[in-house]
Amino acid sequence: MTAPALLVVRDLRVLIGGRHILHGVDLDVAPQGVTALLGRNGAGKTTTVRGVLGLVPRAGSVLLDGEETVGLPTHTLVRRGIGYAPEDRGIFAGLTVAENLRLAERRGADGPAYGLVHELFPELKRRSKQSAGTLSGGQQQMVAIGRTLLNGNRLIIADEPTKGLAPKVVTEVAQVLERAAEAVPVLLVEQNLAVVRRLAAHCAVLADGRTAHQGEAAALLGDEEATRRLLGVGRGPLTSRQDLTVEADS
Ligand SMILES: Nc1ncnc2c1ncn2[C@@H]1O[C@H](COP(=O)(O)OP(=O)(O)OP(=O)(O)O)[C@@H](O)[C@H]1O
Repeated sequence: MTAPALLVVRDLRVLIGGRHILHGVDLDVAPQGVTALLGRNGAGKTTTVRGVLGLVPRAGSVLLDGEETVGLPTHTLVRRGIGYAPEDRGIFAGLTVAENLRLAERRGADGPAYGLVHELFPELKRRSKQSAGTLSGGQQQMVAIGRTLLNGNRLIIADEPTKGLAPKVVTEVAQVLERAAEAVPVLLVEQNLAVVRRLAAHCAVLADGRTAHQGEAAALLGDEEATRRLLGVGRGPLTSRQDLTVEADS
């Protein structure tokens, strides 16, 4: 990474219920584009995100644009410009698309950026009166990501946005993230390596609550031995099929 990182995490430690979940996570999020946070199930990715957001007790250092944020409450971090699209999307199924977006509005100098959200996702404008519960998984992710773009955030954190989606929808969501990352840098927790390959320039890999690797995403994914060692996957049939799905319309 040549430009200074937007978010610099050093020696992040999290202790929950007397159990050490994170033992020392280091992570640099690039000031542009997508940085991927990778690791096997239970490696500590979601806890890292929750630690960055102050949703769990944490120690260590988390610099946002050079300013220390450990010790600040979550609402202050949110006001400082971190947008969060959680793993379960956090959509209100009984509300319309427009109402879901309106609930995310924060008072700010420039007002909510509906122009940007509708330019990136015209579908959200077309479907503004549709009940969010009737949207496809991909469209719900548009709402979740759209909400993070409303308030002039400096960083978006998306936690496993493609999890559980059909391959065609994974492609849709990858496109959504690609468009969002043109406007705001994204920290992407992701298990689908085809999505990582398509979107991420940089990555960090966690193992057992620690950073096991940081570097260029393409270099890691191009190294079969390192990919297998760090992520437990190789060039098996599943990965190949996902590659085809995601890259077919790129
Ligand atoms: N609130 C909690 N209380 C106790 N243990 C927890 C808690 N949250 C997470 N853990 C444990 O910490 C470890 C890391 O969990 P985490 O959800 O951060 O991993 P992850 O890399 O996001 O995994 P996945 O890919 O399965 O979502 C797991 O062993 C998990 O069971």
